[in-house]
Amino acid sequence: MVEDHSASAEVTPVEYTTAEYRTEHSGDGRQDLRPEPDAGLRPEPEANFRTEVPPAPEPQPRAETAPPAESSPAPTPRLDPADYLSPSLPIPMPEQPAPGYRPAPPPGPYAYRSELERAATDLPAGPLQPPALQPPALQPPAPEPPALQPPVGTAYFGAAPTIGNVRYPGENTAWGSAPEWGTGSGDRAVSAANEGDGRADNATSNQWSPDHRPTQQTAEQPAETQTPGQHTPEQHAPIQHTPEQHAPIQHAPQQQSQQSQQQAPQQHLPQQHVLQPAPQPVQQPAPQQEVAAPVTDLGDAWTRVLAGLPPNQRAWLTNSRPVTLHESTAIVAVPDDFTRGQLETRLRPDLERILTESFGRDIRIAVTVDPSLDPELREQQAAQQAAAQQPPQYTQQPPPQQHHQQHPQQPAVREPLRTEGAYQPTIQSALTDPDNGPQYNQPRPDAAPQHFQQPAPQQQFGQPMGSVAPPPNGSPTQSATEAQGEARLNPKYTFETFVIGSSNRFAHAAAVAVAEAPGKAYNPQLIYGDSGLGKTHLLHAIGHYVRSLYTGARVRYVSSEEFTNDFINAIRDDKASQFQRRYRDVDVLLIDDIQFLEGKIQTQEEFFHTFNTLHNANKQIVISSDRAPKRLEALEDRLRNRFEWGLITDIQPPDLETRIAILRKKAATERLTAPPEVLEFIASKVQTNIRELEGALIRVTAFASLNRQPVDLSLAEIVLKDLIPEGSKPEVTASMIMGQTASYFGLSIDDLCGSSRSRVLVTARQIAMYLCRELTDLSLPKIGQQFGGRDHTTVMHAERKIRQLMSERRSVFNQVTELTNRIKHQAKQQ
Ligand SMILES: Nc1ncnc2c1ncn2[C@@H]1O[C@H](COP(=O)(O)OP(=O)(O)OP(=O)(O)O)[C@@H](O)[C@H]1O
Repeated sequence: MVEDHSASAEVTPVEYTTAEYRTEHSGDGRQDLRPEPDAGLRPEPEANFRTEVPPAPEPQPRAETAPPAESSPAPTPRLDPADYLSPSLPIPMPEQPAPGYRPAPPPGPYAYRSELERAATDLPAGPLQPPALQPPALQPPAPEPPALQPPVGTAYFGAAPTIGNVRYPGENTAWGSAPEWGTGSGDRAVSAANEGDGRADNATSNQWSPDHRPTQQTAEQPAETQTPGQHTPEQHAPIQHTPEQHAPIQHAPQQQSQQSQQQAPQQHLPQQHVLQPAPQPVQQPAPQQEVAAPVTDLGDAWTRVLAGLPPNQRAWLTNSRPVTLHESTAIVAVPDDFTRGQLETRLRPDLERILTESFGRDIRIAVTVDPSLDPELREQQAAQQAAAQQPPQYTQQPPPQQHHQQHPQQPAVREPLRTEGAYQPTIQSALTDPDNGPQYNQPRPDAAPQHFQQPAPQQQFGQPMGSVAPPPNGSPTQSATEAQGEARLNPKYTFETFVIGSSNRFAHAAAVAVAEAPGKAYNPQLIYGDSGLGKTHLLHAIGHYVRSLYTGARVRYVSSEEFTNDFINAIRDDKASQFQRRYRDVDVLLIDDIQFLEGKIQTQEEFFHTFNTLHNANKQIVISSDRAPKRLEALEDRLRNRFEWGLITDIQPPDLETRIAILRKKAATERLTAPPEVLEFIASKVQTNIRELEGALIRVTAFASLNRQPVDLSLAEIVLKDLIPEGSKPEVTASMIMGQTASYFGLSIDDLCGSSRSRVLVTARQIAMYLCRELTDLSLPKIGQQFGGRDHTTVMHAERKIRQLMSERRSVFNQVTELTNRIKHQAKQQ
């Protein structure tokens, strides 16, 4: 029940219970994506709202350059550009795969998938093992793209062209073969993008290379300046979106754009904002030097590097080490993010110059973080190993901190230190961290100076758990973090932390494509699926990725509830123009849970105009919903029609392998120690909601931490014994949770909803909010509303706080466990 207290006259609330939601979702959502038989009867978009149809990119000669693989059921018919522009015409798709379908491995020597994807799709039944490192497979690029495979997720296209290349422009750029729509190869290419990381040594690593960079051109690097021997995109992929093809985004010289950004007055209409790819660091001209004989070994070359650098620069390399040379990329490991930043910015020109001279050919560096190179950490680990040989003395040791630990004690999965969200590694230490999934270019301090025209955000996401201390003031990392706050993006939700499986493969690939060509590839993009399956995660990831690729890109994430509240407040305070600026002066608008607009006529009207303004200006809109647009019955037809202009993708519940992979990722990110059999057990118990899946892992590890016990299967069984098998899951409501919590603490519901901040009350309120988050499908704003109209950030804080307290204080853990049992028991009775 959505309560719009402040303007009930403006907004008609809509009843939408979880029970209804579940009933509606009992069918196969995919069938909704088939073309409507009466598609031709749909009203055409009004001319005054879409006066100018964005030019469709030239249809790519798919059939000529990408002959369908033998397994393809039939060649994809070619469409006229005019076809793409028809708002209701679905693009023909290969036949839907049978349930359980998995894409075939790509042909040729390339293994596009990352370790993590393999974990997600090819996991053996036995205990999980880290993948063995293989020697590099140095093979020439495959002349043909991977075979076309249909997606598991479903989609149809309106005005959108084909999915283009998933490319990785900028420094450390990588790109792979184009994801033919439905092949899920977006993430193959993503994997390829990672191949410049430590896994270049791995047999799967052969795609990432600076040689593959020319797909993305910057002002400093025009197309004509390709060096001989570089693989052009044409050699690899038949379907491409070159920057030139995407007319709306202009690659203007950076200086000019920055000037115009500074001088442009604030307008109600979107400004002609020019997105620029993040610039490459300017190469210093090589000083004249005596040319030594070329070397063949990276170690020898590294010696020359050390000798050739001035002492102040050499100091940065004290604890670094050359890892491997893969084609023309030298991978260097450093102990921490800060050093990596130095290497990638200040030192890069000199390093690459000396390496290039040493090898007698162009060499680029890719930097990976290996915390084990940190001498302090090494000492610490040595001390721990010595201590580990002593019998455990649980009663005398402080409880291990499962969260917030910079250097975990005997971590189950090693995780490089990183400043989450602000500046993720471009190349991760996959050699030492095989659990990492696809890597993405993240904001680079040198490459993406942040320019913001948005007013300061009213609310920001809190810092994630496990953040490392920020570097000194004014550092690039810090400014990136601030910038991130402006965009209101959760730093944890990146493509890097998103696990790809058959259930979300297509949605992920489309999201990557949209982020790489905002406003061009698919506009709008709509992602739908049940609660807790990763829609919000993908929206944030798009935002992060756009910001890392395009200098000064204005990205705004908003939930539909916040949009509604903002709108109501704007009317109340007579600040309509400010409201419009906030949502129309952006390059990418990410709007979550659009179903909350159902029944809210005036807000829908406002969103309709926001949508049109952005769409007409070729600004990207990404929408998430819990249902296919067709099933958003209480949404105006004209809005639903517009959602169908672009690309619609769905996310299905993850299969067992994906759930295990998600748990592994989560354990690594949060530095939680859990053996594979425990992860498998949890994954088998929680099947449909990833939020619950993560909650179960946290509960098990917190319990072990409090009892100073190792995390093992028997412990997991005890902790999760109350998890009810799927299918018979009773409905838990917020009022049930609030009632039980109030009576447990001897309080009233009014107390929970009131403003008193006495200690007991605050804890009880936070526990109730935490349980609402864990046991119901309610969104953050919705939970906030239940507790006296509190803000969603209050709920976020409560959730984080209780998770932390559960691992630190037995009393809190017991309270939460006891309450959970009571609530579930009550739910079973009803
Ligand atoms: N594929 C995935 N890989 C890793 N984590 C995931 C994945 N999918 C979901 N998650 C995690 O599950 C949690 C819930 O995801 P998210 O909030 O994006 O779901 P949602 O579909 O938006 O749910 P709701 O509709 O209730 O808002 C988040 O912590 C998210 O990071």
